[in-house]
Amino acid sequence: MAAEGGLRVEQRHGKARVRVGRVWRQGADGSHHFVEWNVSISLLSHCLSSYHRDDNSDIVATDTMKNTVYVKAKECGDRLSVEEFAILLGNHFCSFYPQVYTAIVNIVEKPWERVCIDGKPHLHGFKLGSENHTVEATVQKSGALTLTSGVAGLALLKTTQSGFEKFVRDKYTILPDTRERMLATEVNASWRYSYESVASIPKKELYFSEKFMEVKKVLMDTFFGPPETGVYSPSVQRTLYLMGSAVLRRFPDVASIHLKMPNIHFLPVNLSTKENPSMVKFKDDVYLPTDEPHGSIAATLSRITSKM
Ligand SMILES: O=c1[nH]c(=O)c2[nH]c(=O)[nH]c2[nH]1
Repeated sequence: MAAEGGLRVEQRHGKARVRVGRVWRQGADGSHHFVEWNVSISLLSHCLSSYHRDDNSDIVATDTMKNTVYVKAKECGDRLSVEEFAILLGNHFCSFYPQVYTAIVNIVEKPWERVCIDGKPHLHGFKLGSENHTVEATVQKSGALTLTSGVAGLALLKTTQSGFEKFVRDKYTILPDTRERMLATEVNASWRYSYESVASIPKKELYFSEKFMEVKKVLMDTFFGPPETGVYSPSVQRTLYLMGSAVLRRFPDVASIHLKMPNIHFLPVNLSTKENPSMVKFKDDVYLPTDEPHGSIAATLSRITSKM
């Protein structure tokens, strides 16, 4: 931030949506590994002269940032998590350029999954799954780090064990109480890790890739409950809270979690005519799926730490 001519300037620049695919052909059994990343970089740097004057001498070109993504992907000879790649890039920009003091790196990893053919994992065949793995790494020149991972577009649905009752009822309310409805949502979750410096992140290979799978499992296990019985959801709010608190309970290195869970409605279908007053009479069987409008429910959960 700086003031010149009475104007405060807060600025950043970067390259958005740099798409890169990386294959590692190193499996002892001949297996290949593949990731596809969509990288966005934003640099906070001392380059105010480019705003104040026609002087670009301090600008790291966004085209250079794009090239760096490909060079660094090439240099990563061993598989690494999307989190590690984001931190590696952030670290590079902060340490390579004197004028860069903060690098914010966002990456979306596409869910390419190894296929199984005749029950056997294919050595080099992949199919696209549904939910993305996201990361935001903010790296400071000092080595300070903020690391947030997430899952985007995790669509979940259960056909029972959901209700909504005893809410505010006034002259505008028509929604009946129910203990039997469909529950569908598209979870967008992001969780912040407690690691506060680049040096303090776990050295274990693919640590964050494993964590991503585990967090996703805890979210889904809590949403659905046991396979035979399920678990009753009295509201999206309650289910969201239980999902978030299960993650915080299970993973000590997750400091907070943000969950966005739209309530995607499946409306009961009732059709009637004068001649046929119960052409389709709803008996928890025929629904109208709709995504507009939908309920929007979101919360951030973190531990209350007592300061004694
Ligand atoms: O789980 C729900 N939470 C709400 O806040 C809400 N509002 C609504 O109309 N239906 C529901 N369902």
